[in-house]
Amino acid sequence: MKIAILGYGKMGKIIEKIATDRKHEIVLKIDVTNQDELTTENLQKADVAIEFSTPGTVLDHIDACFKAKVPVIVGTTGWYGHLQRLKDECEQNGTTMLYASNFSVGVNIFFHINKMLAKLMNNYPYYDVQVEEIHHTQKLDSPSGTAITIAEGIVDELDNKKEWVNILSTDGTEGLADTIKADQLLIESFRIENVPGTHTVVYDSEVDSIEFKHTAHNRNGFALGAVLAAEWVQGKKGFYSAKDMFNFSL
Ligand SMILES: NC(=O)C1=CN([C@@H]2O[C@H](COP(=O)(O)OP(=O)(O)OC[C@H]3O[C@@H](n4cnc5c(N)ncnc54)[C@H](OP(=O)(O)O)[C@@H]3O)[C@@H](O)[C@H]2O)C=CC1
Ligand SMILES: O=C(O)C1=N[C@H](C(=O)O)C[C@H](O)C1
Repeated sequence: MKIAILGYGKMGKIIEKIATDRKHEIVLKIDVTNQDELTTENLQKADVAIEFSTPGTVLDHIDACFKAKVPVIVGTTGWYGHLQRLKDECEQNGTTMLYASNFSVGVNIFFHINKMLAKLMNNYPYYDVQVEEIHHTQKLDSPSGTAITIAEGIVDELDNKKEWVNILSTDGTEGLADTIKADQLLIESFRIENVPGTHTVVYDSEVDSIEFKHTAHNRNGFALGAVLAAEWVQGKKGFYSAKDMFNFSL
């Protein structure tokens, strides 16, 4: 498979290594220094594009792929409110996109069990629930896309939570958690040097706590999942998510 890499940072570089190990060829790499090379002609040299850049650039990259009719795998987070337009465009124009807030197998298993657990916890309303996420200090968005997917899973399943709210914990936010209403789900974000991504769901009661946690040890799982998505999407038309690709069942 011939692959275009859009965004050649921490993720783009690992994706290049994993893709070439799997015998794919990188035919285009776009970063801030060579935006002028993001042409329809260059994109059409690829069977698929993999996009991990920034919230400010991702939409231009997706639109360029749609224009070139090249399937695009999108991992960039922090750009919400545009998904419906992109889904509609895929349906109307026969273009192809797969978006996931997190491509790792482990986190997608976590997403699945998180919803099952939230549904179960309706029977135990004396537990309150909170989501915590920790990432490296270069991360531009908060909460993480993964934390949002986890929180949406809980809000979908747990009757007493109606929406999520976020606090980015830095000095001076002490006590802010006390302003959260009972039907709001708190996502607390922490930024600590060199953390690839840790997500925890905590159900807390007066007598005990239940903690459900995923810890990424490095970025390889995210990158492998994105390359697997690029392989999976070949020959498909329309809008997909990681859920379609993993299709977990018991
Ligand atoms: N879905 C998932 O599984 C995962 C998603 N992510 C998300 O992926 C995104 C990228 O993460 P990461 O690789 O760690 O971030 P990096 O900051 O390391 O990489 C982003 C890259 O995008 C480049 N860039 C900036 N502006 C442009 C532009 N105009 N055109 C092309 N490239 C540009 C940056 O260039 P420069 O360095 O020169 O500024 C940089 O190389 C983030 O949104 C992150 O949240 C991350 C991991 C997993
Ligand atoms: O920025 C990151 O690094 C990550 N971003 C994604 C997110 O926002 O959830 C996925 C992963 O946690 C790493």
